[in-house]
Order: sequence, then C-alpha cells, then structure tokens
Amino acid sequence: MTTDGTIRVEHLSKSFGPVRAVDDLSFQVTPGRVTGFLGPNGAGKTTTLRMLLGLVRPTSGTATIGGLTYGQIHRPLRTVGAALEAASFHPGRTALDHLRLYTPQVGVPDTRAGEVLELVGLSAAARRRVGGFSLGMRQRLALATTLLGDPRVLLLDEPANGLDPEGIRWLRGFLRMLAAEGRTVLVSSHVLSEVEQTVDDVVIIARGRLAHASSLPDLARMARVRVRAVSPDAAGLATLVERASWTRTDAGDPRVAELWDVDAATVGAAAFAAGVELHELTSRDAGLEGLFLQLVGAVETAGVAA
Ligand SMILES: Nc1ncnc2c1ncn2[C@@H]1O[C@H](COP(=O)(O)OP(=O)(O)OP(=O)(O)O)[C@@H](O)[C@H]1O
Repeated sequence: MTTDGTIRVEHLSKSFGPVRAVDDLSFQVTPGRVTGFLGPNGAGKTTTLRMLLGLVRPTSGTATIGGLTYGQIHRPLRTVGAALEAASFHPGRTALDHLRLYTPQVGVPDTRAGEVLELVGLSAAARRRVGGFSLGMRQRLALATTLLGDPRVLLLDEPANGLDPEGIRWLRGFLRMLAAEGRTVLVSSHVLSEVEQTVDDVVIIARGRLAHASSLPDLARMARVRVRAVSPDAAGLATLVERASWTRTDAGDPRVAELWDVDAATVGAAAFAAGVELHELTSRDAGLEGLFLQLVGAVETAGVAA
C-alpha cells in the first residue's frame, strides 16, 4: 500500500532516439493541493505523466507516487486515476455502459458507475449514447472514469481543453473539491491562464527541463514587478544584488540584472549608495502569462546556447 499520495519526480530523463523529451527533471506534488503542470507543446508533460504511470520507461531517474513506482503499487487503479490525452469513447455505448467496462478492471461494483456519473453531474445522461455527447460532457465522462477507484492521486492531461467558460468554471470547483478531500491533483496545460484560478502550485517545464516550481502566490509575486538594471560594473552589480538578497534571473549578460522581488526605486537607491554606476533602470509588471512565457523562454534560449 502507498502511505501517501505525494508524487516525486527525481532526476527524470527520457530520450526517444535523439530527442531528449524529458531532461533531468525533478519536482514534487503535494496531496491536498491542485498543481498545474505547465509547459508549451512538446515540453515533455505527457511523457512525464506516462512515466509516472509506468507506460514509458525512464532513460534515467525515478517517478514515484507515495514512494513507489506505478508497477510497485498494490491495486494501482484504486490509487491513481489518470486521463491522458483525449479519451476515446465508443459512440454507440451509453455513459453507464462505458463505465461498466472498467469497473471489473478497477475492482469496484457496477453501482460505482452510477455514483461517479452523479459526482460529475452526468446522471441525467447516464443512459444516453456517448456519440451524442458534447465535448464538455465527454470531458466529464473521462473524469468520471478516473474516479471509479476513488483514487487518492489524479493525473489529468489538459482536462480543460475544449471546455466552454461554464465547463471550465465547473471543472475548477470540482478539482478544488477533490483536493480539499486530501487528494493529489496534477493537471497539465499549455496555458497558465487556463488553470491560474484553479491551481495552488505550479510546475513549469520547457524542453523537458524544469523552468520553475512554486506556489501560485509566489509566482504571482514574481510577476508583479520586474526590474532591469544595467551597469558597466558587473562585479559591483553582482555584489549589490547579493547583499540585498534580491532574486535575479539569468539575463545572459553579467552587466544586466533582472530582478523579480524589488522595485526600481529601491534598486536605484541601493546602487547610488554603493556607488555602482547604472546605465539603465526600468521596471514593468510582466503579468502572470508574461512571466510564464519568460520563464519558458529562458530555458528554451539556454537550450539553444547549450
Ligand atoms: N513515443 C515517442 N517517440 C518519439 N518522440 C516522442 C515520443 N513521445 C514524445 N516524443 C517527443 O518528445 C517531446 C515531448 O513530447 P510530450 O508529448 O511529452 O510533450 P507535451 O508537453 O505533452 O506536449 P503537448 O502539450 O503537445 O502534448 C516532443 O518533442 C515529442 O515529439
């Protein structure tokens, strides 16, 4: 049995021939919270989820749930519910029939099918054929399927994809409820804005590498101010930043300091006091989505340089 639903990805890598889909990736996902697993198309999200589910063998590193690999988990379908990519449904089957296909596999009674339909608000459509379902209804049915085993860990690949605003609102409330019950909820998306009102934590990846991991409030704080200071005195600038313990991201040039948690006036005053010459001092609010793109861009640029 797993003792908890903590997901741990440690130095995980996966190469498909020359393509390094996941590259020395490490992060942790905590129970009781909704975590957004974010990155542009091709960043390696699905490959990471597939390694967590034992569907793809890591080239190196580990991906565990409650300290165990998927293959080591006793009755994994009762521990982990996963919906990867667009689920395919037989159009002629009813929602109830679809779920009853899985109940023996998961090891739950047939009555569980009706329960999960009720949970996702599809009871009224239980006996309707899936062929006539809207995309939103299909997403709910996919979610219902992941819940059959009452799992403590949910891995959902792009669950908001194709949902209308009402569907997204519903999904938000539902995922929050599942996390409030103590479950670990990992939701992938290629756009931060789609999940920013849903998630507590974010794990951002690009080119298979970690770009950023923190709580959403910490990310939001980083987005609020970004100060760019340019000085001909790289060493003086570095000392200034170190002394003040400001967060500096690599701008690719030691004469340029990009700082996240300080305003321009404070940097200007400190530089003046320390006698560090500044040639430029600008600040702007990057916004969450802007920051997301910047964090991703920083990894992608580093990849090109490497
Ligand atoms: N089975 C495979 N064989 C070869 N290359 C693969 C395979 N699976 C994934 N890749 C490659 O690995 C990289 C990461 O793909 P992955 O699907 O994990 O990214 P993603 O972040 O989930 O992207 P998306 O949002 O588009 O689904 C891509 O370059 C992809 O082409």
